[in-house]
Amino acid sequence: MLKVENLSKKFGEFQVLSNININPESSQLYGLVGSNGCGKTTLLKQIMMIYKQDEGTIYYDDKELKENTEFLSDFYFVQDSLFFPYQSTLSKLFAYEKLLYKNMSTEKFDNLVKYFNIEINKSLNKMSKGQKKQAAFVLAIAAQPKVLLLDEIVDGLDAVIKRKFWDVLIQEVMENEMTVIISSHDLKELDNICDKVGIMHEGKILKEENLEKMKDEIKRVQFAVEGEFNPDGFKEFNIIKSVKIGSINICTLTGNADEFKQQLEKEYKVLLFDKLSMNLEEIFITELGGAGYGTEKK
Ligand SMILES: Nc1ncnc2c1ncn2[C@@H]1O[C@H](COP(=O)(O)OP(=O)(O)OP(=O)(O)O)[C@@H](O)[C@H]1O
Repeated sequence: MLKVENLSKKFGEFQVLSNININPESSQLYGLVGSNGCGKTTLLKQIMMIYKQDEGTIYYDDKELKENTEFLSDFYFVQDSLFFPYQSTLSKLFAYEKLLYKNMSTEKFDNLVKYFNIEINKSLNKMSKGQKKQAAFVLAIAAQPKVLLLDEIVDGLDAVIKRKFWDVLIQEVMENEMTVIISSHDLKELDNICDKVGIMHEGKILKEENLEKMKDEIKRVQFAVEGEFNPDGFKEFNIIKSVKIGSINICTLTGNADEFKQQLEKEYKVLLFDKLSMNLEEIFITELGGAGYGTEKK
């Protein structure tokens, strides 16, 4: 199991990562989401030990990765920016990576090449962005790593390929007990797929939680009451945001929504009350709004 504890990193004087703690689990998909430039790629590169670590510890199977770098042979990283050697093709790259990764499977590679319909003898540098991503993904899955880090891999894939991609990934995670961290801005895609999510902003993890639990914790209620609703009397329910659209009040809160309704009924004549479910994108916007992101006035 992979565990990142109190990880910090500076580029010169710039503090890019501050006290990062994440706990991705095996047989699970971990979504790493965050604002632009918050440090997602740097964190993934740090896990791969591409950068020198400043502070903190990365554990794999309870052992410090820095002291046991042989574990990295079970890790596979697909970078956001893909650069391939001059005139390389998928078939040449596969032959090369077969020497590097002890579990690289020819059978899996052949099946995936057929499934994604990739030309294995075409120059990778002449492929489109989406085709390059598919080629990189095929190699990653064929390598059968224990830890798979995917940096913005679905960005640039069309809807049909995305569906194929998720089908393959989910099956591999379940069958091979892989730990997968996937960073993406495509929150709608991650919403249906991830077990756990880490939300990052300005080099920090704002929240890390099982996605279903995250959805249970932040709720949105909409209601109409006779008279003007005053949130001041409802502080115990920790209202993060309260807006009124026409006669409907919409509150985002972390307190208990059923108890909120009971309290509301004590103080007002309630004309309408609904609990709304939050999706990952709404949770993300709420969390980042709480951190002051996107709230600047024009
Ligand atoms: N090698 C480097 N030297 C100095 N600063 C860097 C370096 N790499 C990244 N940065 C800076 O670190 C910050 C985090 O960058 P990073 O690429 O990790 O963010 P990200 O979350 O992946 O961003 P995005 O979602 O926009 O792709 C940015 O401010 C970036 O400019």
